[in-house]
Amino acid sequence: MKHLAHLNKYFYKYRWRMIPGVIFVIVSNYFGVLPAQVIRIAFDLVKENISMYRLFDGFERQQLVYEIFGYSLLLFGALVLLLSLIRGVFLFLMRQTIILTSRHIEFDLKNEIYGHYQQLDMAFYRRNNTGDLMNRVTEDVNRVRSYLGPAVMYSINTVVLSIMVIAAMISVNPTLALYALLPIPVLSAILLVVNKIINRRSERIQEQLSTLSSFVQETFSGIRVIKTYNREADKMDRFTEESNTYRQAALALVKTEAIFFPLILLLIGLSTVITVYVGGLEVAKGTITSGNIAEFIIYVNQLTFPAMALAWVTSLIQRAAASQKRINEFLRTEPEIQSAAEGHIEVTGNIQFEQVSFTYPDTGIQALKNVSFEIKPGKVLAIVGRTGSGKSTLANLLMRMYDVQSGAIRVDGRDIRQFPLRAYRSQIGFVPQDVFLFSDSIANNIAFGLDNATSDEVEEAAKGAAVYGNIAAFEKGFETTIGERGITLSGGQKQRVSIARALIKKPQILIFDDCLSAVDTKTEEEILQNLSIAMQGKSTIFIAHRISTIKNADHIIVLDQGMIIEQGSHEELLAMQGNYFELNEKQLLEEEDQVGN
Ligand SMILES: Nc1ncnc2c1ncn2[C@@H]1O[C@H](COP(=O)(O)OP(=O)(O)OP(=O)(O)O)[C@@H](O)[C@H]1O
Repeated sequence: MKHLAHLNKYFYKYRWRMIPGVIFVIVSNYFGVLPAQVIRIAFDLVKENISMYRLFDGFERQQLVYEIFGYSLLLFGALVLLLSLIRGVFLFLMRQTIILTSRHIEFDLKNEIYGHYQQLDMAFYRRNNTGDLMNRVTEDVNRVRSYLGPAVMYSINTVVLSIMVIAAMISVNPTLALYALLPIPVLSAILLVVNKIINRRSERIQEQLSTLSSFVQETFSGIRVIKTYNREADKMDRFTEESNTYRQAALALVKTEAIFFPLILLLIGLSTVITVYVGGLEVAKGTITSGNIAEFIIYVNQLTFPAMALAWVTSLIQRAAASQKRINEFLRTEPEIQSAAEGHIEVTGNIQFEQVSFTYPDTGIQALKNVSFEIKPGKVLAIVGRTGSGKSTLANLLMRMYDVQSGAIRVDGRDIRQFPLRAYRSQIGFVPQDVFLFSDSIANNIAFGLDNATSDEVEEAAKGAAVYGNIAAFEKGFETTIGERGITLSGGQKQRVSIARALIKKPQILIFDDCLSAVDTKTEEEILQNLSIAMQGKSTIFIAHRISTIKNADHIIVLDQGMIIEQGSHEELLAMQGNYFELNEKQLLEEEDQVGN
């Protein structure tokens, strides 16, 4: 329950909706209890009038008695109807306030979680999978909403109705009240147990459903690989197996639910029988009227609802508490990457790595060891090295996706941890190794980093990335939709759109992480030529595998197992006849091979 305390701030925020809601619950219950008393009066009236009617047997007056009797019955009928109508109006208002509030809180909570997610750093996203993140913002919030709306509403309803009904019963006849109420605690206890079983089985279904949907999602994301390797039949078998588990879980739930209602009816029936029997004895003793029995039967039936609601609400609250616990877990996760106070900055682009070491927190892999270098404003630094040598890590650290564990990274002489994070990142154009484009138009993908971009700016960036010609050739040009609902760009085109996205920001620092791997050497040349214009006056880091990409850089560093093993200009490195030289020789041979073929 303590986990749900997080929601109290929302109850407070919406208190002027909640308080009337509670009043409506009380009033609606009051009008729910009244009809039973009207029926008792009517019942007693019927009894009296029948005796009176018989008394006037053979007299003219009998007709008059009959008319008055019929008229009063009609009046009572109308009164019951009116009371129910008033109750209905208050029930409507109750839902309008409490359930509506729960929807408002659901909206706020979703926004709170989503907003917080966006603050969290990359390490968090590596630790938690997307399915889990999504579940907490959808499924878990949904369960919490059931607590905010129905559970709160029915809890108040249950308490108010029970008190009113039991008080009314005791005021009429405590003995009869005691007997009539006897089966109710038994009913509640049984319902609690059955409900627990139902919950366990529902949870099982939910779990299986999420396994099933993850399976389907992964299958269709990897459909190309599945088709290539002819694994359709195997996947079908796996799907059938998972589906079958789901079916078994669903059947188990249906079986339990099947005994739920008959059980309630049985116990209510039992209560009614006791009421009639004990009530009959009391009538014989003269302590109550037969109208009271009718009144009691209505009360007993009215108590069915609180008995059921008790079990239901208990499980709703338990589930909501479990869900809120999961939500709180993320909400209380503080981003490790903290921003200095917000503000605007502009950098010239002097970048210094000072004895930087970094170990990935989750895997314990040391990706960088004592790396030091400097890039003067407007210069180009290239980084080469084998896969896994730490090149991307270097870019990640400069982007503050992670913070260094020892050493420091300085830009314009200031430790980058002292900059406002957003302002600092806005100074960098980063083209990641794995391109990600949104299912949107090409123009919007390029303009992604800017709040407002003109079509001229978009086109200029596309030209800078040497992808303008490709885009212009599409029927809808820059308005062409890409991604799931649109066309698929080639690997090289995607990389260039991604470059254009970085260029449009006109940042002072540019980082290209192996972003020309999917283009041929001729296109590469063209891109590099275009880029050299965009790169003028900006500090640039080029991460690449191909020496042809980086040979013109002002300074080149060669990384191996997280350490700088060689550095210098292209010519200097060749003269060293070390790793760089070997790599160059190998690549030249490969190129010759390709030409020869
Ligand atoms: N997010 C991460 N969590 C844990 N370990 C990581 C993470 N990213 C990279 N590593 C590990 O850190 C080391 C350096 O990886 P990095 O991506 O920097 O290499 P790289 O030189 O860019 O390689 P490539 O040229 O293949 O992209 C590798 O051993 C890698 O397995």
